[in-house]
Amino acid sequence: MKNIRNFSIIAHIDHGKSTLADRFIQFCGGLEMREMSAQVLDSMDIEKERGITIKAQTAALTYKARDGQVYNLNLIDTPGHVDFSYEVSRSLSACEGALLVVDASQGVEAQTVANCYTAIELGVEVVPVLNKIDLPAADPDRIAQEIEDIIGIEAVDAVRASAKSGIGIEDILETVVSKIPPPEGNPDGPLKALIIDSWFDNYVGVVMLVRVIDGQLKPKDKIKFMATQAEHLCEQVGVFTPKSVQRQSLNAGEVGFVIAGIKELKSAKVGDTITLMSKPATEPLPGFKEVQSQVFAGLYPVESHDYEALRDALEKLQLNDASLKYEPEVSQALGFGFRCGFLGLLHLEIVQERLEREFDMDLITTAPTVNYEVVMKDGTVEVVSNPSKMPEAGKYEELREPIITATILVPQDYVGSVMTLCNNKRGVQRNMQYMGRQVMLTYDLPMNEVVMDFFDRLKSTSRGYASLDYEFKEFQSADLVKLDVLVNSEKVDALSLIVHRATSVYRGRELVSKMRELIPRQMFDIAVQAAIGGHIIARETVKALRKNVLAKCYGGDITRKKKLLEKQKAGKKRMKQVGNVEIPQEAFLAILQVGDK
Ligand SMILES: Nc1nc2c(ncn2[C@@H]2O[C@H](COP(=O)(O)OP(=O)(O)OP(=O)(O)O)[C@@H](O)[C@H]2O)c(=O)[nH]1
Repeated sequence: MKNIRNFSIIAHIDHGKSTLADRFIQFCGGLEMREMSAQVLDSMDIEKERGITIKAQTAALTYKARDGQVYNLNLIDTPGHVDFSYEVSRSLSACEGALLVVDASQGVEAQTVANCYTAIELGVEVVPVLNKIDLPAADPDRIAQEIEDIIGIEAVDAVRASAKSGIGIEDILETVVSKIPPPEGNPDGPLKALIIDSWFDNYVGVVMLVRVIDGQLKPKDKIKFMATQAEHLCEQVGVFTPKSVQRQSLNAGEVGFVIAGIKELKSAKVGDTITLMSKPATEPLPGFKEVQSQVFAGLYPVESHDYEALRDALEKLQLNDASLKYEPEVSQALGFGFRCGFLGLLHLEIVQERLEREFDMDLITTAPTVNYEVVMKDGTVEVVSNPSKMPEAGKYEELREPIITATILVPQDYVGSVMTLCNNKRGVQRNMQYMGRQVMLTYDLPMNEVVMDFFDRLKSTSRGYASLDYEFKEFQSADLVKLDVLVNSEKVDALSLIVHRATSVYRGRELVSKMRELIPRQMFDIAVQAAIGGHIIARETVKALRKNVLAKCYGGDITRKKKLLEKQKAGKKRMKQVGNVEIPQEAFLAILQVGDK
C-alpha cells in the first residue's frame, strides 16, 4: 500500500483539469498516442462540447518516480459544478490528496474554495498547482498569494505548470508522490468499499467505481449494499487505465470498478458502502446521503403523440442519471407531460439538451421552480413543486420557501453591485470578509430567486469575475403569491408562477409586456393578462397580423417562397397551440427575462 497514491483534482470549470489529467495519462503511458482523442476523461459528447465533466471517471497510472520506485497513482476525476457537489464530496472522501488546480491568469473561484474546504474537512491533503503559466496574463506569484489568503494553505512553492504546453507535469507527479500520504486501511478486515460513482453500461449493466477502504473484493464474492440492503454476486473487478482492465481482486487502498449484474442504477447509490455477505462490516462508511431534487420544471412534447417517446427517453436517461426524477403531469394548456426534478439549473439544461439531441425530442419547458412547503389549516404540510397546483390563497395557513446559503467570491471593485443584486433578490447578508484582492460575501437567498436568473446577473454585474457556490439551508415562511397568466381570457396553467408579494405587480406587468414581444402576431388580436388571486393587474395586446408572409414574394421565385415557408415551419417547431393561440417556447420562459425594479 505504501506505493499507492489516491488523488483527485479540484479545479474551477475551464481552469484546465481535463487537460492536465490527459497529460498525466500520456506521461504515464496509459494510452497509445493514437488513442488519445481530444480529451479522454470527458467521455460524453455533450461534455466535450461544453467542456464540463459530468460523471466522475478515473485512471490508474503507473509512475516511475525520481527515487527509482514505481508508484500506482489513482486519479479520480470529479465534476466541477455546484450542482454536483455531493458527488465531489464522495470522490474526495475516497482520496488521501487533492490537487488544487488554479488558472494563474484567473485566480481562485468560489466553487474551488468550497471544494477545498470540503477536502480539508475530510482530512484530504490539498496540494496547489498553478496552471496556464504559458499565458501572457499569468501572474503565478500573485495567485499563489491569493491561494494563501483565501484558502489558508501554503502555496508559494506551488508547482507552476502549463497543461497545454506540458510544462511541470513531472514536477506535479513528484509532488503527488512526496506530499500526498499513502492510503491506510486494514487489508484483512471485513470489506468496506465506497461507491464513488456508478453508471449504466448497455452490455454489462451497472458499473460501479469504488474505493476499497478495508478488506478485499474478488469475483464470485457475495456482496451487500449497506444503505439499500441489496445483495448481489460480484462478477468482475478491475481498473481503468483509462481503458478497462480486469483484475483478480481489488484490495484495501485501491480504486477500481465492480460489475455485479445490477440492472438498475437506483440500487448502486453513490456514497453507499459495499461489504461481504460472508464477513460483513458492522458499520457503513460515513457520509451517505440520498440526493434531493432542488429545481423542478415541466417538460412537454410539442406534439402530443410524442408523449410515449418522451417517457421512454426519460426512462433511458435515468438509467444513467439516478439524480433525474420525473413523474407524469397533466396541464390544461400543454396536455400530457412530466414534472421533472433536477439537482440544479445546469443539470436541467443538460437533461433538456440530451433529450433534444440524443432522442430528437421537440420539447416545451416551463420556467424552473423550487419546492414549496404549504402548511394547511389542519397543520399538515404539503410539498408543492408546480405553481399551478398551489392551493388558493386563504386555503392554507402558511407558505414556506427554500432558502440557500450562497458564498460569493468577487474582486473588490464589484462588491457594491453584487450586494445590490443580492438585496434585490431578497438576500440577507450573513458575512463579508476581505481576502487579499477578493471579497467573500455570504448571503441567505431565497432559492426561487436564484433559479430564475441570479447566476447570469451575477456574472454580468461583475463582468464575469464573481463566482458562486451554494447549499440548501432551510424552509422559511414568506409572503408569496401565485401569479397567473391569461391568454385571450383563458388561464394558462403552465405559465403560473410563485412570486413575492412585494414584487408581484411589477413582475406581472413586465412579464406580460415581454410576452407581447415574444408571441408572434396571428390572424386575430391576442390579449395577454396577468392576474393575482382573480384580480387582473396588467394587460397587453398582440395585434392581429395583416400581412401574408408570401405577399412580398410577388412574381415567381419559387425557391425563395419555399425557403420562407420552411423558415416559418422551423420557427413553429417549438410552439404550442394553447386554445387558438400559438405560444413559442421563449414565451414560457419569459419570466427569466424580467429584470429587477
Ligand atoms: N494556455 C493554456 N490553456 C490551457 C492550459 N490548460 C488548459 N488550457 C485550456 O483551457 C481550457 C479548459 O481546459 P479543460 O482542461 O477542459 O478545463 P477543465 O477544468 O477540465 O474544465 P471542466 O472539464 O469544464 O471542468 C481548454 O481550452 C484548454 O485547452 C494551459 O496550461 N495553458
